[in-house]
Amino acid sequence: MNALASTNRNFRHAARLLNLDSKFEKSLLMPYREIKFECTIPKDDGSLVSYVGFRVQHDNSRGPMKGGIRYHPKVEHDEVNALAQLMTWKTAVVNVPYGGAKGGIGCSPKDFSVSELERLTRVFTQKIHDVIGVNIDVPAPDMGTNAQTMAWISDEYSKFHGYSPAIVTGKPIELGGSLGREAATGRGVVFATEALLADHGKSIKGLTFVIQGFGNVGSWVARLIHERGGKIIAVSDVTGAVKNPNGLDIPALLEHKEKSGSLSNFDDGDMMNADELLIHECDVLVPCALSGVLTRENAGDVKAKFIIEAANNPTDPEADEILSKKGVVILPDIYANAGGVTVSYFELVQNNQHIMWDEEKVNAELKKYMAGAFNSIKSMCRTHECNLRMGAFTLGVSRVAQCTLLRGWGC
Ligand SMILES: NC(=O)C1=CN([C@@H]2O[C@H](COP(=O)(O)OP(=O)(O)OC[C@H]3O[C@@H](n4cnc5c(N)ncnc54)[C@H](OP(=O)(O)O)[C@@H]3O)[C@@H](O)[C@H]2O)C=CC1
Ligand SMILES: O=C(O)CCC(=O)C(=O)O
Repeated sequence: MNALASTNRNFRHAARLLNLDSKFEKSLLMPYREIKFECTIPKDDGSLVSYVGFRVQHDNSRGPMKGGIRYHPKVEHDEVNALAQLMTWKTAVVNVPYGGAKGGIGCSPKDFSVSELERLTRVFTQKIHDVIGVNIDVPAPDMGTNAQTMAWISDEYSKFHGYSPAIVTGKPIELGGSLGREAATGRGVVFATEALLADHGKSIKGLTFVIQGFGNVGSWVARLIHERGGKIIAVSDVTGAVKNPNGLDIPALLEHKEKSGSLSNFDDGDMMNADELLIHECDVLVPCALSGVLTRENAGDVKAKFIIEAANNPTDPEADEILSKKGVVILPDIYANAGGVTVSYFELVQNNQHIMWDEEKVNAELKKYMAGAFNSIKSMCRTHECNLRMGAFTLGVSRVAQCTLLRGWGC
């Protein structure tokens, strides 16, 4: 299902549970502002290439808008709109004082040299610099971007507006980034998993895990689950999947990926069909890559008992229904992967105060936010007699609705 249709459907279900007025519902759904623009750069050989860029600012009733920048061939209007909307509910679920936005460029970053990526990022920033700002909209990394991308955005933005490190989060530590931000999404996923498993009388140690995606989020999830005694029996990236029924040696796999750029030819595992990874026998499945990977076609064959949505929007609503009927427990994205934006908020707190927290403090605060949000979601589940996804959506939507009503309509 189209990403926006899927996100809208979840929102509307939550709005019904909350008895929201239909006109109010429509206004909450509509983005605050969307921009679409062309980004043209000369390649290193002098030839010109053009791509489409987007920034969608969904809602700012709870604070400045916040959300990542994605460089990926599948970046298009509906996908970015869906991701921006998810950011609005996500920041509200973890109760950080920000709204929701998302942006990106429909391109394949692996096709560029470093200097081409820098030029593209600078052109992108030139197109959005007058609609972002520390009190308006603060970008961060997402798929295909990283701390270096944030450094270029900050530098380009500073040419127009003066030195402004807090215009982005997830930036390098040397430029005001926060310790722990790089690992934060993965660490938050693991804190969320621990909270869910504890609620079911279980713990990570001894359970089997399958992870789709081995980039920033997937690799940190793998490392931290491995450290806690979880057995990771299969992992994939864009080049394929590797399995070992006795548990993959994650530190060795991280080193192999770092050196070779892929999971292929790893000595201590067998390659497997990447499509079969999602239906591989395991206790816990953790999608950490693209949206819409669990569909009505494969949901019936999923064997996992728990799905932790580290990726944004990995489960189509039809798949959600099939999986729920099978008794699979799904921890929704707007909670499970909220550790990244939570530590982005900590980064801004540190930037505002011109201080730097140590990593222990960052991680301890993150754990508190993730635990608090889990309890609030469970309480919404009890009130509305709903599953965890609707518990998270009703929590996020009700907090945004309350702030919107308190602020009034400005007319
Ligand atoms: N970074 C963050 O702070 C946050 C990220 N997220 C979400 O987490 C997900 C991953 O983001 P992030 O880790 O930052 O992105 P990265 O770009 O760092 O990593 C993406 C990973 O997905 C892999 N991948 C891409 N396509 C496929 C595919 N078809 N099958 C299997 N693997 C694939 C890539 O493979 P390869 O390594 O070969 O390129 C890579 O390992 C996204 O949904 C993102 O929105 C959510 C919250 C915050
Ligand atoms: O850290 C942030 O501001 C946003 C991270 C993000 O894009 C996400 O949570 O999907």
